[in-house]
Amino acid sequence: MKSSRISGFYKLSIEERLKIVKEFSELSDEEAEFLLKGHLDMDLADRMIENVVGMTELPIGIATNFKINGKDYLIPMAIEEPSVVAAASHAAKLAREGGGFFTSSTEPIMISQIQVVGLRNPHFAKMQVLEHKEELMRIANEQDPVLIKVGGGCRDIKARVIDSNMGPMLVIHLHVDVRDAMGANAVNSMAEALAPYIEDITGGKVYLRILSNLAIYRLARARAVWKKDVIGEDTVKGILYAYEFARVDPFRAATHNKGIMNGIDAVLIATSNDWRAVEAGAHAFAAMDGWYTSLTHYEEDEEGNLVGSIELPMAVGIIGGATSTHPKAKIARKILGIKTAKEFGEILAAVGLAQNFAALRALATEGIQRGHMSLHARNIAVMAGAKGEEIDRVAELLVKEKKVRVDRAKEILEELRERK
Ligand SMILES: CC(C)(COP(=O)([O-])OP(=O)([O-])OC[C@H]1O[C@@H](n2cnc3c(N)ncnc32)[C@H](O)[C@@H]1OP(=O)([O-])[O-])[C@@H](O)C(=O)NCCC(=O)NCCSC(=O)C[C@@](C)(O)CC(=O)[O-]
Ligand SMILES: NC(=O)C1=CN([C@@H]2O[C@H](COP(=O)(O)OP(=O)(O)OC[C@H]3O[C@@H](n4cnc5c(N)ncnc54)[C@H](OP(=O)(O)O)[C@@H]3O)[C@@H](O)[C@H]2O)C=CC1
Repeated sequence: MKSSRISGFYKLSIEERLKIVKEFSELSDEEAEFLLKGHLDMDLADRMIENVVGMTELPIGIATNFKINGKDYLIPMAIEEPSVVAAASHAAKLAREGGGFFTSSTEPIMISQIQVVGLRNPHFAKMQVLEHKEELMRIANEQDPVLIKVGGGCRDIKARVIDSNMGPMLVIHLHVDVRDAMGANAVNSMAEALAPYIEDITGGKVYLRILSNLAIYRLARARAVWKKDVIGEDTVKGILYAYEFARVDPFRAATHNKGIMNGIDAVLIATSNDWRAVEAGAHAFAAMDGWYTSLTHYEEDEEGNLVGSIELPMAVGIIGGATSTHPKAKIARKILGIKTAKEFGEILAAVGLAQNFAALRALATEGIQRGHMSLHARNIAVMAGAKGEEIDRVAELLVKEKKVRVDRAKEILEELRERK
């Protein structure tokens, strides 16, 4: 079996790393070459969004060491922030001693909302809608024969009456199994198609017909054990304090959850998924109990090991949107070796948990600056004007002096150049 536990991956050259990834994920010569040197075709880009005038770039790094449900994964991450890829790899390495990550998820059910207003008797109208449930589901399913063919479709219809400053509203929820798509287009089409029928049934006026990003029926979960003997008793205690801080204080929870999304977003961007949709779902879910709190949980088991878990909405696709059009997204998916959106969502949950663990470990022990700033030092060196080999040399000296600042980087650069 292939192992993603690759010690010192970061010390290799780009070409050496790519060779390992190519072999691990069975990329073709063309795919490997495209990953290294290719870019999105301008004509394709011009059709992806509007008013295109150019392209932006992000580096794609590979997080190593991930074992999820007994299988090894290499994780492609596209991100501008240093230390995220290193941190994920670090957490995954430490989790392997506890067996790696174990995951599960719900079926891929998305919610689409239909807002009905102008109802004199909204509760009565709700009953009328629910009486027509079978017929409405049939009409919804007629909108997307392909989705039905692959096993998806509208599974249920619910209705709620909510009060508002504009009067009571009847809000109808379509629960749609979107299989391997993120599902926005499918569920929005269904909601739009049902709107006139709902107006007929209720006598009300439909305004919005759109999915909810609070995808509470499409959850991904992950758990892992970090052994006390591997991370140390003090670290276990420190992380428990860090977790409790995030659990009870929204100011801390926002940063804690940002750390989780560092990892999840990076994988979403590498695979051209809608990261705003997942972000919105994650943060809304974090506030589901009436206050904003941590998306992860940490506890201590009977042996004193740290056990961590995460559960969050995961509206992601391996088909549809830009996931199927962006050539690098396709390669990123091949690197992951995923076959379903469900498996993909579970990997994302594991990455989120790993990312959070890594940050908490650093925060609760040595502080974030050593690991993060030592990697960020390379950016500071570039900001100071360093080029080529100068970048690593300047960064190394900044870290050694513990002065990761642009002014000092400029001085060091001048000294180095004078010495030449
Ligand atoms: C940065 C590390 C990993 C160094 O940590 P270290 O202890 O110096 O690492 P190590 O030398 O013991 O290496 C351990 C493993 O880490 C990986 N690793 C180690 N170095 C590298 C590298 N250069 N490039 C790639 N991978 C690296 C690699 O997998 C390595 O295994 P090995 O290959 O040696 O068998 C550690 O300090 C760390 O995890 N820090 C946390 C960094 C972090 O969380 N960054 C996120 C950005 S900060 C932020 O935005 C979020 C935050 C913090 O605010 C969230 C919150 O508040 O909760
Ligand atoms: N609030 C939000 O988050 C919103 C997001 N969006 C955007 O919507 C896009 C995603 O929409 P999405 O509906 O996922 O994409 P697509 O409509 O591009 O693709 C989904 C479609 O692919 C077809 N399909 C083929 N095989 C499968 C399979 N195995 N599983 C599921 N579907 C399959 C289905 O039918 P068929 O071929 O008949 O289409 C399905 O409807 C993203 O770009 C997102 O940014 C849009 C609006 C709002």
